[in-house]
Amino acid sequence: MKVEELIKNIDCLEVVGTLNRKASGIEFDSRKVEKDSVFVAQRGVHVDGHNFIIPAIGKGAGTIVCEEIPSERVSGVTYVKVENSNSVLGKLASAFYRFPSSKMKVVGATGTNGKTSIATLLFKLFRKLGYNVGLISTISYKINEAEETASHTTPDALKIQKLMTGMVDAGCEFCFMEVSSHAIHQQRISGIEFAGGIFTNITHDHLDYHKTFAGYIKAKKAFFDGLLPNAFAITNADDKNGLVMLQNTSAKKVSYSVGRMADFRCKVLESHFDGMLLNMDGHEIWTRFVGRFNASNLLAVYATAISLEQSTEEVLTEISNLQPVAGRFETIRSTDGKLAIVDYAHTPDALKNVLQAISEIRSRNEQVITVVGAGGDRDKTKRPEMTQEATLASDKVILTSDNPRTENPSDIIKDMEAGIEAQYKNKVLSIENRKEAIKTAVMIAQPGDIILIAGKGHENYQEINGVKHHFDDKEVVKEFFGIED
Ligand SMILES: CC(=O)N[C@H]1[C@@H](OP(=O)(O)OP(=O)(O)OC[C@H]2O[C@@H](n3ccc(=O)[nH]c3=O)[C@H](O)[C@@H]2O)O[C@H](CO)[C@@H](O)[C@@H]1O[C@H](C)C(=O)N[C@@H](C)C(=O)N[C@H](CCC(=O)O)C(=O)O
Ligand SMILES: Nc1ncnc2c1ncn2[C@@H]1O[C@H](COP(=O)(O)OP(=O)(O)OP(=O)(O)O)[C@@H](O)[C@H]1O
Ligand SMILES: N[C@H](CCC[C@H](N)C(=O)O)C(=O)O
Ligand SMILES: [Mg+2]
Repeated sequence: MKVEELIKNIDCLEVVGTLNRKASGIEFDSRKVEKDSVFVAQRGVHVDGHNFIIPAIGKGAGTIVCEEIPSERVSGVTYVKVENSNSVLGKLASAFYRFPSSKMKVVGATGTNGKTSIATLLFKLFRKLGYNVGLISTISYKINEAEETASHTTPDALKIQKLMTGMVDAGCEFCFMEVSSHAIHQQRISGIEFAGGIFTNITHDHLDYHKTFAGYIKAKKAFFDGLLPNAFAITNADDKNGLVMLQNTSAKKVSYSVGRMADFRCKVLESHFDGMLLNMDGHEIWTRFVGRFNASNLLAVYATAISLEQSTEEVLTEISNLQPVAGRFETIRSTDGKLAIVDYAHTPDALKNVLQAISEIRSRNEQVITVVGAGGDRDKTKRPEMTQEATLASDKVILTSDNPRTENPSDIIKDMEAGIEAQYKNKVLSIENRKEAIKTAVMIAQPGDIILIAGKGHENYQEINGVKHHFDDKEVVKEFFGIED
């Protein structure tokens, strides 16, 4: 492709050099540049990509897209000045791959919790309905059954466009993706034509990055502000900020609620550890999911499928056949009747919801033992709040490590201990080693008791000091339950 053709898709402030030259590919990392690449210099969180223009040229970049053209230029190189490199990267990548998102229906899910659940369930549902489908999620990137472990919940713009090209080539008519707040803020989703967006909820997380809750809301809302009039915007009317999210969107507004007035409604009729009976939009269905929050997720899935013009009857039948998502309220029972629940709850609100779901189902004489930690190098202010939620709704809490990353694990636990209220002191233990913590929970538990192992869900590693070691909550609990895989 010629640079001239690519550049037509963006607003340029200034061009120095010829546009009549080859663009062999787009790169934003100088280390990956090849001959005739277009290098897009981005201002990052840690370093400024403009510092890598010379190394990029050294590796063969013929065209430099940047927010500031360097005063010392290399002859024979084309410089294109743009206002915002982040936004331009996605548009160039989309044009380079010939606009894959316009060749299928792409639906993005955003919110603090529930994105993976909803995107994965939509993927599974549409596969069952007979379509070729793509998925971009925290767990994996999928094109039908081909699967790649995910590096990010929402990867960089270049990777997204490459994935979408693969989806189009495989005949996908739909792509369901998670849209993280980081991705919206860094414009990783620029260049994607969305058919629809879904908002789940917004509660405390990621304040290390967004600084304030208002900043976090603003980032999420920008996704809906950017939807086109022919798209749909589905929001959770049960969330305080659900309607705010859609205030300025030009997309068709759709709301859903568990129990209240909304375009799509559902009611929980019965709850058990192996599933719920729901009234979904006037129809009774049995599902294998647990908890009001999952009723909300399933309703969002239903509302999306109907907005994508699928048949109500088929959708309801397939929803009732759907299996839980990996690491989301996964239950394991020991032969002597202890119940372990492995769940990805890593925010105060997620813990609150999962524990509430447990308390609605358990009988009075069963104890709830919660094993929980918090990730290192991430929002520290959520740590004591997570402890508060855990102690409020559990009979015993074992504070432990999640992914300490580069932080000292005992410092993270200290931050969590700050959330122990005086009356709950006796129910809390701190055991830094996660395996030991799970072992202790299994030892303390009596037949019938419930052990919630929260925070890591599907993750099969524990990152300590920047190194990922194999660790799988499900595997560990099975080992202590004496269950062979
Ligand atoms: C904080 C954050 O989001 N950082 C992301 C960001 O990196 P950065 O801004 O630090 O990049 P940088 O190192 O400053 O580099 C700036 C620029 O210089 C370029 N560079 C750099 C070095 C070099 O030698 N040559 C070169 O060209 C880089 O390619 C980049 O374009 O851009 C990178 C490329 O897209 C991302 O990989 C990186 O994600 C990091 C690894 C990360 O951990 N992100 C997490 C927080 C994240 O995004 N999480 C959300 C999930 C949240 C949720 O689930 O709710 C996600 O979507 O996964
Ligand atoms: N709708 C919901 N409301 C509140 N909590 C939820 C909801 N759905 C799931 N959860 C809780 O949040 C956890 C994470 O769910 P999920 O992985 O679907 O969220 P996510 O938004 O993809 O998270 P991440 O930001 O890490 O990608 C679940 O294990 C459960 O504890
Ligand atoms: N997407 C979430 C993942 C958190 C998972 C938890 N296990 C941790 O490591 O903190 C985040 O980036 O905050
Ligand atoms: Mg996710």
